Formats: sequence, C-alpha cells, structure tokens
Amino acid sequence: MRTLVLNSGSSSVKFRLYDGDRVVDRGTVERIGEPGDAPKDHEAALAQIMAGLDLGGLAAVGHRVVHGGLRFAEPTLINDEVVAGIRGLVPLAPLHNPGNLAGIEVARRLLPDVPQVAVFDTAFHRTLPPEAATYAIDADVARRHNIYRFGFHGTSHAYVSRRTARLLGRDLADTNTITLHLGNGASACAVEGGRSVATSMGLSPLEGLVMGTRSGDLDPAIVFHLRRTAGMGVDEIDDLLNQHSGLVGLCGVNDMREVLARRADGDGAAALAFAVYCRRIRSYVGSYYALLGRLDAITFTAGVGENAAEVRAAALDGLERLGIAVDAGRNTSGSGERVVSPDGSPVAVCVVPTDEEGEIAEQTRGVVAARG
Ligand SMILES: Nc1ncnc2c1ncn2[C@@H]1O[C@H](COP(=O)(O)OP(=O)(O)O)[C@@H](O)[C@H]1O
Ligand SMILES: CC(=O)OP(=O)(O)O
Ligand SMILES: [Mg+2]
Repeated sequence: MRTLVLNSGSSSVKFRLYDGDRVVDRGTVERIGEPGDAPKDHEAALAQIMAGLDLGGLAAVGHRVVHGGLRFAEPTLINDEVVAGIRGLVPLAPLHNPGNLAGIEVARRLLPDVPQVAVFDTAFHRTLPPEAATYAIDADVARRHNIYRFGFHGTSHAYVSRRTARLLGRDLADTNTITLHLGNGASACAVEGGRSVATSMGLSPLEGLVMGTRSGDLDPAIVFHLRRTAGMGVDEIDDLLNQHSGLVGLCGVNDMREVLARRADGDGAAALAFAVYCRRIRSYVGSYYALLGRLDAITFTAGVGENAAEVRAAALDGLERLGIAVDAGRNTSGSGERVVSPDGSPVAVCVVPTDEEGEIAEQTRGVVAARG
C-alpha cells in the first residue's frame, strides 16, 4: 500500500512517500514565501512537490494537522465538514493550520479519489488530567471560548516516549519520561506510562519553551503593557510574539546552529539567548520531575534536541543530586537512538530522532484499513 505523508509547517513542507512502511521518496521545500527561488506560498510548494512525484497506485494521503481543538481526538478521514472544522481552528494556530489546510486542499483537488486522513498534533494530549488542561481564569469565559491547554507535537512525543521505553528495554506502561521536542517550535511533555500528563504548549503553540521565533512563557501583562503603553495593535503583538521573539528576537537568528556559532565567537547576545533557552528547558524538567514523582528518562528530539550537544549539556548541567547526568563523551558522539547518561544513572538521558511522518503514515494506513 502506497501512502503519501504531507507535513506542512509554518514555512516549509516536508513530504514522504511510503510503500508499506518503506520510504521510497522524501523531500522538503523550505523558506516558502521568502524572497529568492522559493515557492511564493504553500499552494505553489505543494503543486511543485506533487508534480515531481510518482503517485501511481497511491492508496492514501496522510496530513499533519497542528490544531484539532476539542473535536478531533483521533486520526480522521477528511471530508468537507472536517476541512471546515480545521478551518475554524485557524485563529488558535495561525502559523500552522493554514499551511495544513493548503496541503489538504491541493491534495484533494489533485487526487479526488484517494482517501485523505488528518493526524492531529493535539490528539496525544487528550489524556491531560483536568488540572493540567485548565487555566486558572473565569470558568464560564473558558467554557464559552474553549480556553484550555491543548498541547502540540503530540505525534512526536508519543513516538519518542515509546521508542525510549524500547531503547531502555522497559515496559512502556511502567516508564515515566520527560520528552523534549526542540525544533523550530519546541515543547516539553511529561509522559506517564505512555500517557501525556503535562505539556508546555497550551491553547496555541506559543506557550512554554523558548523557540526559534516564539517567546514561549511570559507574563500576560506584557501584552496589555505593549497595547497601552507602546500603542501596538493586537495583530502586531501577535506577530511580535510568534515571529520576532525567541532566539531571533534575542540575538537576530532563529537557527540554533547559527546561535551556537556566534556564541562560540564571543557574541554576547547569542550567549544570552542560549542561556535563556536552556534555563527554560531546565525549569520544565524540574517541574515535570515533581509532577511525575518518579522519573526514568529524559529524551531529547527534533532538530535542536537531536543535534545540539551543548543544549543537552547546559540544560541538565549540575543535576546529579536529582539523579540526572550527561556523559560528556557520549553526548558529543554517536548517532541515532542512544543513551547519553553514564551507566547506572537513576534517570537515563536519551536522544531519539523523531519520526512524525512515519507515525502519520501508520495512523493513516490504520484509518484507511478500518474503512475497508
Ligand atoms: N546540527 C545542528 N545543531 C544545532 N541545531 C540544529 C542542527 N541541525 C538542525 N538544528 C536546528 O533544528 C531546527 C529545525 O528543527 P526541525 O525539527 O527540523 O524543525 P521543524 O520541524 O519545526 O521545522 C533548526 O532551526 C536548527 O536550529
Ligand atoms: C506545533 C508546532 O510548533 O509545530 P512546529 O514545531 O512544526 O512549528
Ligand atoms: Mg517539526
């Protein structure tokens, strides 16, 4: 069975074509909308991708969809009504759901007879207990406007926590892990026996860790202050916090490779950005350790988590008293799924490359098979 997976991000589209569970074609179109040779929008990027693919015998298309709201808790066969539901969630994921929708629309137009499935970032976090999903604001306002913690990167946190238990030879049901998905967007998740019980992104993918262009946690009064004192409009503040904050806001670049290079060259702004980024991770690790009560593993994943040994070392430095240590030699060598803590550490520190597309392909095949 051949399955196409589309992961339309805020500024890129990743695709993979599978034959069964084997990858037969893959690629990424980046810098969508930026000046130069890049496609002008997601539609153009997708048209370019589809034109280059051999789509003969395609049995299904799986789409990553970032926000599923309260409604979508499972991988869902796409029809007009589902598309309308995803469109209704655009205000809560303005950087993501529009690109996801563009992917769905282009694929449905070009492949009208092929079933399409949406796999939601929020789905894995539907197990959050009420005290984790609830914001301490007026309960009626929250209910009327669907203001809850939804959480994102769920496909990645689910996959990585499962692989971590396997890597350690443990039963998933008896493993407590903190997963750190550090990509362009970044989030932490406390996984107790395979279930998400805490996660750092909230109503939208803006909350929590410091990201490439997003601020993560901040005092909400900053928003009122910018509105009243700096005279900024709401859309302007939204743009500031989503696109011009985080690493890029602090030191002018959003790519961690460039931040590390500048820091090594003595750039003070890059050093501060790195310190703020790592400190935030560390404070979530401490918080989630306390929430879980017992911690078996901490796992780093995605572009930064998989590749930036300096981030792993700095975020967990000096935590031996908590049973957490990173072995310098292991941390700076090796590839693929691996343990980077010393032998016998009470908490294993792991690196596990994520595979959102592989997970989406599997769930898509499941939905299509169940449909008969
Ligand atoms: N070798 C590396 N060292 C440090 N950071 C890296 C490295 N390779 C990739 N990255 C970081 O990973 C980020 C992209 O991560 P990725 O998981 O691909 O993000 P997304 O899926 O959100 O686009 C880049 O912005 C870059 O900062
Ligand atoms: C939800 C989210 O932030 O996704 P990404 O990391 O792909 O931007
Ligand atoms: Mg990603």
